[in-house]
Amino acid sequence: MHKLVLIRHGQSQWNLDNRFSGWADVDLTEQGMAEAREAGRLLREGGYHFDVAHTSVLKRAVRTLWGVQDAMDLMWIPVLTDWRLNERHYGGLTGLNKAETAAKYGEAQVKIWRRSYDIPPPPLERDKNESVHDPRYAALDPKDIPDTECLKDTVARVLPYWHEVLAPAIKAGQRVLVAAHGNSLRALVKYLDGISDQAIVELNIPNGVPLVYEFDEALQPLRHYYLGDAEAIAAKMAAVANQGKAK
Ligand SMILES: O=C(O)[C@@H](CO)OP(=O)(O)O
Repeated sequence: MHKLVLIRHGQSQWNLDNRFSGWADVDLTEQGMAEAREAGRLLREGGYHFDVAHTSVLKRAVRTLWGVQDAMDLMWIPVLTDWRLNERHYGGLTGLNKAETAAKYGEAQVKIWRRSYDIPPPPLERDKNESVHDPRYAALDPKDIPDTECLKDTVARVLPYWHEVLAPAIKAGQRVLVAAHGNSLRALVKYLDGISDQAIVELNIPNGVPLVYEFDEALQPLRHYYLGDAEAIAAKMAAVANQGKAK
């Protein structure tokens, strides 16, 4: 049996401020760092070990990984960073307050922008898209740098990373940890669990909680579960869903 552990970053400053983040490189709050260390503690106590870790090029995921590695005394393992694990690009909504956006456009519209499979938020104007000039994306053809993404677009970049990098490593027996984002993980989970385009709308991934996948030898998922207190995790998931309420 193979295992994979996924973790969404801990609370970021813009999670706390309830702002759309996407590719904005927002850092963790103190709470976010504590969540990362607590996740590492749970993994260590659960007897987990990793041979390699993968994360995005955004510091809230990288720093979450560092917190987990530190708590597990695994700072020495190889870490690969890749933009394909980035959060979904939030287009013209980036930086806006989610509750204010819901008050302005309606909660139903905000839910479509946040959770629908194939309807992207309005695009960021090209000349305002700082990622185009950001050295961390220099290897990318500028036309491949998105101005917005729906979940379907995110799936289209996360799945090649799964098929080309993660799945072969897991099949080869490596114990893999992935620290990423709410929507890049929704993209991967949608594929792994065969979740329909309709059902994925209701899936919310909590901050800073390890999500364990168990696979058979052919890498078919057998089961998955979060580590930690089930009630606290359910409350965290509900809090994510409620971020889109007008209040
Ligand atoms: O703002 C974002 O980039 C994401 C994750 O924090 O938010 P949402 O849950 O609204 O997709």
